[in-house]
Amino acid sequence: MPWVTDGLRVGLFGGSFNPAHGAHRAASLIAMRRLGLDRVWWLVTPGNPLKDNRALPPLEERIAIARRVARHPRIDVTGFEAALGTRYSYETVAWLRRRLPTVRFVWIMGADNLAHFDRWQRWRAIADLVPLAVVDRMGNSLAATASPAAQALARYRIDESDARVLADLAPPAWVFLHGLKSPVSSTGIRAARAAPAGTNPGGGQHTS
Ligand SMILES: Nc1ncnc2c1ncn2[C@@H]1O[C@H](COP(=O)(O)OP(=O)(O)OP(=O)(O)O)[C@@H](O)[C@H]1O
Ligand SMILES: O=C(O)c1ccc[n+]([C@@H]2O[C@H](COP(=O)([O-])O)[C@@H](O)[C@H]2O)c1
Repeated sequence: MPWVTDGLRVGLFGGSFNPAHGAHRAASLIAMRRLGLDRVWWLVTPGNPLKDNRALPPLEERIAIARRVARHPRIDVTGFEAALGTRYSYETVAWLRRRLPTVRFVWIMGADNLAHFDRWQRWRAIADLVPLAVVDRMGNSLAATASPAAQALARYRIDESDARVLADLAPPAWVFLHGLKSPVSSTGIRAARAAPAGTNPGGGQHTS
């Protein structure tokens, strides 16, 4: 586990990172800046429970690429969920809260994940354990804010202008952060790699 200190504000950014890309980095930096986080931990999952992981590259390979993409002194890339023996975010967050009770954790996710958050194991319990920051994503804003989870948690949403206090709030609390809207995806990158030379199915790298 990365190095931590009492009172630190840490963003938890779970993902398949298959592969990591510039929008992961851009979303992390937006959350870091707007929420006043000290660090962001990329939690490279052993396998998203809702995805078909048969073609997922080995954890160590995804971590190595993620470290090259993250290249930031305040982003830590870790695969510790595998060591913990879980792929469920509730268990990860509950374990971290027990183990590091003085750290102020925030769970960061892209808007596509909020759209399906109600399918995660114990999603309401996750929202009860840790504040959530949702980073806007091209094509996902409406599906996210109209989703069952967003509706169920609507009264706990705070204004974006108050994002800086999110890490200090007792959960449930969440914020929707506008301003990225990147179209970059791992799916697009994998498709671009698989496409015959001369064709362009999308993907690519986020440049900011
Ligand atoms: N372009 C983006 N804008 C905002 N958030 C993003 C973006 N791409 C990924 N994320 C978020 O990063 C986290 C990890 O995502 P993941 O590793 O699955 O990347 P992905 O590009 O969504 O992959 P895939 O296309 O394979 O589903 C998720 O919370 C996801 O919502
Ligand atoms: O806990 C769950 O039920 C759950 C269901 C779907 C996704 N997640 C987590 O959400 C994060 C984003 O996953 P992904 O594949 O969209 O990058 C990653 O940490 C997953 O383990 C977790």
